[in-house]
Amino acid sequence: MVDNLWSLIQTLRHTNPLILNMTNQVVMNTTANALLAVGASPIMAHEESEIQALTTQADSLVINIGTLDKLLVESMRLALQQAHSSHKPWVLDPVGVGASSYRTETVQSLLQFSPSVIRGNATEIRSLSADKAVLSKGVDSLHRSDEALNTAKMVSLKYAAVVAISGATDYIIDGERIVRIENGDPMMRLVTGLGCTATALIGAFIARSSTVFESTIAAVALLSVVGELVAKRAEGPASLQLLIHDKLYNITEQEFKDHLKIVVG
Ligand SMILES: Nc1ncnc2c1ncn2[C@@H]1O[C@H](COP(=O)(O)OP(=O)(O)O)[C@@H](O)[C@H]1O
Ligand SMILES: Cc1ncsc1CCOP(=O)(O)O
Repeated sequence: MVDNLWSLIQTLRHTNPLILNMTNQVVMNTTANALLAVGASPIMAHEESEIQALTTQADSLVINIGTLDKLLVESMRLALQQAHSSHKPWVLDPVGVGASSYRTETVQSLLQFSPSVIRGNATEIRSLSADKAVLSKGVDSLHRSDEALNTAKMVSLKYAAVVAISGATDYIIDGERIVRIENGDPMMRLVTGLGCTATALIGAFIARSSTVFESTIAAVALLSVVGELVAKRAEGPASLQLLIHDKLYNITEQEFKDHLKIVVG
């Protein structure tokens, strides 16, 4: 498993897939830089009149509702109709779902286009369950990641999607299969958009890979190992952000394999 994950990281570095990001205004710059650092080619766009041309060119799509509005949602629908009919992989980040009924209704409508992967923090994943109201606090998590496991499994089976729950422990779920990653650093919570970065990296890893589950594990593992490695040297959240970008770019096989704490099953 660990060898395979490193090989996916290496492949991404050399294949330069084009990732179309329809994402929020907070993280556009940082996620574009993270994608470049791992070898992908990002484009951030949302205008309806160009979205079909860009979807045609892209190897995968990242759909993130962090700062949604009606025009953006219309463009997302157009792109996803096309991605769905041409079997293009795409990842959904339901940022802040549950915090407003508009977010919840939008996410439910986007889920109909069959995401390959859904990634969120525990509160966001719990909020995907239609049959229970979940206490929310904006874009932050109020729950431990293990508290979202039941919903994640249900959502994974219902939409035939891989689900990633982020937090102190990261989980990646594919129906009955489950992987746990115990890396990262608590300071990562103080950098806005690192969850969105995880989602964008998933978009890059699934772009040209036939194994969505392993690709999602590779993306989550890479970011959490990188965060853990550089947190020791960070003076605070701002330098942590910069150090993460550098380490995404130059992490070695030895560093990755020596630090990854992964449990399968
Ligand atoms: N308390 C923590 N301890 C260790 N790593 C963490 C912690 N919280 C978050 N992380 C790391 O930060 C990444 C982003 O997670 P998270 O902060 O939950 O996303 P979001 O921004 O969507 O809320 C995780 O995948 C994990 O690697
Ligand atoms: C603060 C904020 N507000 C709307 S989107 C956003 C960024 C959220 O990023 P993440 O979900 O990765 O913390």
